[in-house]
Amino acid sequence: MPVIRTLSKVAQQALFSTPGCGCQPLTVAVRNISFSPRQVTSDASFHSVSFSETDHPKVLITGGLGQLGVGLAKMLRKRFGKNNVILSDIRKPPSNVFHSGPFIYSDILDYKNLREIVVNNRITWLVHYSALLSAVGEANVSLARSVNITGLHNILDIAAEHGLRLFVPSTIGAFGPTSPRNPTPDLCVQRPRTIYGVSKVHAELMGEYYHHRYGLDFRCLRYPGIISADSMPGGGTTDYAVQIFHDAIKSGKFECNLRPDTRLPMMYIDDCVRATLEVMEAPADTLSMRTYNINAMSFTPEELAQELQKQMPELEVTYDVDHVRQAIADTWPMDFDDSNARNDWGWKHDYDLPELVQTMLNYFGVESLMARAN
Ligand SMILES: NC(=O)C1=CN([C@@H]2O[C@H](COP(=O)(O)OP(=O)(O)OC[C@H]3O[C@@H](n4cnc5c(N)ncnc54)[C@H](O)[C@@H]3O)[C@@H](O)[C@H]2O)C=CC1
Ligand SMILES: CC(=O)[C@H](N)C(=O)O
Repeated sequence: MPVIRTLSKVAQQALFSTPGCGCQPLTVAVRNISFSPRQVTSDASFHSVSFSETDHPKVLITGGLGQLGVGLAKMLRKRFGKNNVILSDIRKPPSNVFHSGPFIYSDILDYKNLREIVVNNRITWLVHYSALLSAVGEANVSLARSVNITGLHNILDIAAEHGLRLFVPSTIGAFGPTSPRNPTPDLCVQRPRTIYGVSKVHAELMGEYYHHRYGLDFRCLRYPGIISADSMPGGGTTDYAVQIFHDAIKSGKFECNLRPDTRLPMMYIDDCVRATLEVMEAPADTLSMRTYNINAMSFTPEELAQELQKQMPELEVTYDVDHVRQAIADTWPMDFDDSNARNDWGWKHDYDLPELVQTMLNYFGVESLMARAN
């Protein structure tokens, strides 16, 4: 009975304590009595591998073959060493990715497989990128629900049980028509209308709950639409801002699936992966929140096209609106207030619209010169 009484006292503290109230952190008490968020078999070993045990974190990236994972792995490997960053996905990696560092098959819906990977590789940081994005999510709600929500539950439990530092990205898509849109602050009404947005609000809330309840070191950034040159987007509403570069270079023509005046927050991938590393490395006492907006710029398709046309005056842009994507974009933030990230842990973007366009064109210029030379 004393154990049960202790447990219920701990639970009461968890429910009623507020940050800064001076109560003893709940996590210590919970870990001391080996209380786990998931019922596991009695032979499972509960041990917390803390970051301080090793010189570098040992990082696992889930969903690593999407638009963002390979870029993040490249930066983390530069910093922590090639073998300390493992990419994982359910797809077959292209040979350049396979040969650039450790790759492992991992389906986030397979809890035991995830646990095995974390234990066998002594993982200390988990970056959870697997997801179905906004447009593909609407086309397959039940798969999106399973990957984005059930998969996240597996990730949270594994991270809590093994004392991992966990990064889960959220998105501008976590806001909806009743949120303030211009600008959108960190804390406001969040009633998204997509399964993607609903699953990301769920991820934010569950991560923060596990942080307060079990001491999980959960960190989350709400990314804007991300623009990259060497990786393709996976089926989102902001994909047009990547596609325009490919089509402009290939054919000099682009047909946009959003209205010309659709304003959305955007960011170049280098800023996105740097922000991710910075928030993961930020001392815990600098984080007044666990979920932050980050931003770099906001533009419309028309403004992006005009910036491109300064260098490619012959580029022709036409519009054929996709009503699903347009309806989604019309409920998303137009501008994103990231002042808390800037104040708390020093977030600062490097790329604005002109620099983004120049960098993308430089990349494709080099690519097409190389293609012509081969
Ligand atoms: N790319 C963007 O503009 C933004 C991305 N984000 C978030 O960043 C994260 C990464 O985004 P992207 O790389 O763009 O996504 P993506 O759609 O390009 O890649 C997602 C990856 O998840 C993998 N995946 C799907 N089901 C899986 C499963 N059962 N187990 C393991 N992996 C599975 C897919 O194979 C794919 O490689 C996502 O969580 C996304 O919500 C947030 C805001 C903006
Ligand atoms: C902004 C995002 O989360 C993503 N690019 C999407 O458009 O779904």
